Amino acid sequence: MTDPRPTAPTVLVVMGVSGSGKSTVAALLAERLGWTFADGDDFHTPDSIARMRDGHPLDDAARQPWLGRIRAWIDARLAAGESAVVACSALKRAYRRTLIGASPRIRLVFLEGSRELIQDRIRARHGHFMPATLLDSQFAALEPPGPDEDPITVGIEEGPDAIVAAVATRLGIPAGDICG
Ligand SMILES: Nc1ncnc2c1ncn2[C@@H]1O[C@H](COP(=O)(O)OP(=O)(O)OP(=O)(O)O)[C@@H](O)[C@H]1O
Ligand SMILES: O=C(O)[C@H](O)[C@@H](O)[C@H](O)[C@H](O)CO
Repeated sequence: MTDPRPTAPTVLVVMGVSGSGKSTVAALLAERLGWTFADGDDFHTPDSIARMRDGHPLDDAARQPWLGRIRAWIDARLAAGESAVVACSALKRAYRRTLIGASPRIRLVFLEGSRELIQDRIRARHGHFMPATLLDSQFAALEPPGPDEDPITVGIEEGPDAIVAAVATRLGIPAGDICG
């Protein structure tokens, strides 16, 4: 029987607004699949982190070099023949062009949830630089991926395990093949 699991190196970009669960889900996906993980938050400059901590959203000019650094990381993984998962808000279509371009090896996972649910989760989260007050700006900037971007869209109402299982199924990876 043919194994439907991706055979060539694949990179998943886990996108969504702040608090949608990107870091949590991307890290768990990487662990379960045995793929390399990176958090887009770690590619920000100290200035950008300070700006968000102070309650100011980043603009396109501040985000563009950040997206370029993440894309360089993705390209290095693929060049090394590694599969990987990266958490990155990737809110606008133009940002996703920088991150993904036309590469068939890079796939989007979109974590979709209501403002109310995400606000509750951010308020319950501690020790993170991103304030809940920036959530409105995140939703205002969000351009949900269109069908042409072939996203794997998953609702975030259930826990991380269920989300990871749903993504694996969409990738054609049998449940028994992900270590739980
Ligand atoms: N599916 C889930 N069910 C319940 N709680 C979750 C789920 N996913 C994430 N959380 C919790 O919600 C909070 C936000 O998750 P997380 O930090 O992963 O989001 P994020 O999208 O990476 O945020 P940011 O972009 O601000 O870094 C965390 O406290 C996390 O433990
Ligand atoms: O695109 C942006 O507005 C920001 O960079 C944020 O989304 C952060 O990266 C992060 O997701 C918040 O913790």
